[in-house]
Amino acid sequence: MIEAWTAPDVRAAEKPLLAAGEPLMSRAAHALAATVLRDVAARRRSLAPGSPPRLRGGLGSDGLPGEAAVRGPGAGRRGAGARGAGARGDVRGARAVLLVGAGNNGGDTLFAGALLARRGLAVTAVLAAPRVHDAGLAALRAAGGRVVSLFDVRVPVVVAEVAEADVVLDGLVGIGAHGVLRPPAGGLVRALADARAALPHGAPRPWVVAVDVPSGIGVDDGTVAGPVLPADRTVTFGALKPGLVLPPAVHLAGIVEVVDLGLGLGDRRVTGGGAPGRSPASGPAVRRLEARDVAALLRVPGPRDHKYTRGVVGVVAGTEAFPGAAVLAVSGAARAGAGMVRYLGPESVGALVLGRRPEVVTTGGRVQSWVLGPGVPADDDAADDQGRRIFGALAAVTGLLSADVTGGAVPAVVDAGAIELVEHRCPPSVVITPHAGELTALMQRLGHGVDRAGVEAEPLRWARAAHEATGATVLLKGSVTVIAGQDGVFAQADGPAWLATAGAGDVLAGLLGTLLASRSADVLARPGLAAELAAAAVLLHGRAAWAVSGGSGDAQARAGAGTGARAGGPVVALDVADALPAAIADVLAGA
Ligand SMILES: NC(=O)C1=CN([C@@H]2O[C@H](COP(=O)(O)OP(=O)(O)OC[C@H]3O[C@@H](n4cnc5c(N)ncnc54)[C@H](OP(=O)(O)O)[C@@H]3O)[C@@H](O)[C@H]2O)[C@H](O)CC1
Ligand SMILES: [K+]
Repeated sequence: MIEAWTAPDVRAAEKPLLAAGEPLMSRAAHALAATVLRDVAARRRSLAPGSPPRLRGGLGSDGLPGEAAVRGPGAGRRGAGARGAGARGDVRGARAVLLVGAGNNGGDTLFAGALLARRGLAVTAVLAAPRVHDAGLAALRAAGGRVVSLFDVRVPVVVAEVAEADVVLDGLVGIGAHGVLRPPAGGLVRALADARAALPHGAPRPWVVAVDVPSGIGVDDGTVAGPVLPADRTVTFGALKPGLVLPPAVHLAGIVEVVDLGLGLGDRRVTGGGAPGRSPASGPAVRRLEARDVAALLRVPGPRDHKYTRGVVGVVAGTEAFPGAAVLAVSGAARAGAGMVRYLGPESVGALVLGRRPEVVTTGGRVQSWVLGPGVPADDDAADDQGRRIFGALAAVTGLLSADVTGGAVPAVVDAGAIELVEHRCPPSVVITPHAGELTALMQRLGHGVDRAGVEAEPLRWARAAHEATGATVLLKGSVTVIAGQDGVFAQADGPAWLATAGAGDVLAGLLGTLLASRSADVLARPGLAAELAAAAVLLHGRAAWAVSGGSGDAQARAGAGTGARAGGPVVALDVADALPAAIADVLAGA
């Protein structure tokens, strides 16, 4: 499980350690400098920084890789001096520019800059505040670093200097940031970001390392309200921050590396301890499931299981105009391991479904979960019959009809056109699965004045708002999917960009229906479980898509373009459904 903690959580966890004299800033600066040294060495050898060079020899007296140690694989074969310092992976003479703000984030950066200067880099600090961290500044000066102030030099001069640099460290603000970057830092960052955006594709440019967070992002909510310099790497201290896993800010963070400062944030949740003034029960602000978490959530059938104990999924999807969605949703459910899938819909669509998946039954009966709405337009008269079926199922799952009539509530996935039919408060066992446009329509219908751009700018806020307004678990689809449920928020980034293709959401709805059906009673009993299963479905969907696309599927490696990581190729939705059994088997096998 990947956990992201808010700035107040991190501060509260740091406090006792700082009071006890733990040298947190020194640890942060050393780790930052070590990463920068590796990245610069790798880049100088034309290796992508995502694959760190092999270290030779030991650490220097300052705890950093020794000068001779920072060499990439093959350095020895080529022979020292064969192509000059760069060819050896040597970092001497590389140019680093530090962007330094007023607080401790600038302090970390200055101390790291001093370490880099001592390793032979030409380091220039650009001060963006009248006063910066005194000790850090003194350390940089003592190490031979150059210092300029944005109050003395013009922004274009700094932009030109940055263009010539090998690496830029963004230390303007960290967890102490409030709002958009103020002048002069904001103006500088806007100019740097504009200059970078204007470069032709593939043109050489400096490697950007964000210190703790890319300055200017919403640290706790992932918003990007003003200028931000996109980072190639973020070295973050103590714990991940929500803005490093949530859209849209996550797209500006590059490869994220967490430096362990011994804050024990994850531990305190387990032990029930707690930072001062903090509820022990509250956990990380945002979580991301990993494969092993999903393996623990999946219900693997045993010898005593039969199709009914494994879970029956009822699918109300597709219309004569959109029959393919029914095939895709049913395929997602069946391929994810439903004991049985019931399809309910127009006869012609049912025939198509049976043609593709003969194991499906097209008669009514008890189900352990519903999948409602894929391929059913909200405002189409032709969809009336499907609308009535969906309405009946929703009445059952929201408790509008008594258990005597319905046989008892079951979890449900409410997708596409069915989202518009949600009129009553739902239990969290109902998972609504909108994309940004559908969430916008839902919130507008509930009286919120938000447009699609607003939802896309603040997905965390609106996913939470939709959860609070409807009671349902909300799965907001995107390249990073945000899930807001009873016990908190998940942000899953598991699939290739190729997965943004027609029908992918129908497959996800069916897959999630199966996960809910397989643990139907648990989902009704544990209000937070639906969100966990929703996150699990997103992970499996993404892994299946990576398998189909032929890509490497490793987010970290992909972020470092040129590492040999494969970006994959196009996928189609039905192939993703067909890849689910292998994806599930891999997750269960710990692959
Ligand atoms: N405490 C430690 O030993 C460790 C800290 N680490 C690093 O410290 C930062 C957090 O440091 P902090 O000083 O609390 O805050 P920042 O450096 O992030 O920023 C505060 C200063 O920035 C100004 N500020 C705030 N918002 C803006 C803005 N939008 N534009 C421009 N300037 C801004 C703020 O001024 P105010 O007037 O608003 O107060 C402050 O001057 C943390 O991120 C780590 O990098 C290490 O983790 C190690 C341990
Ligand atoms: K920063």
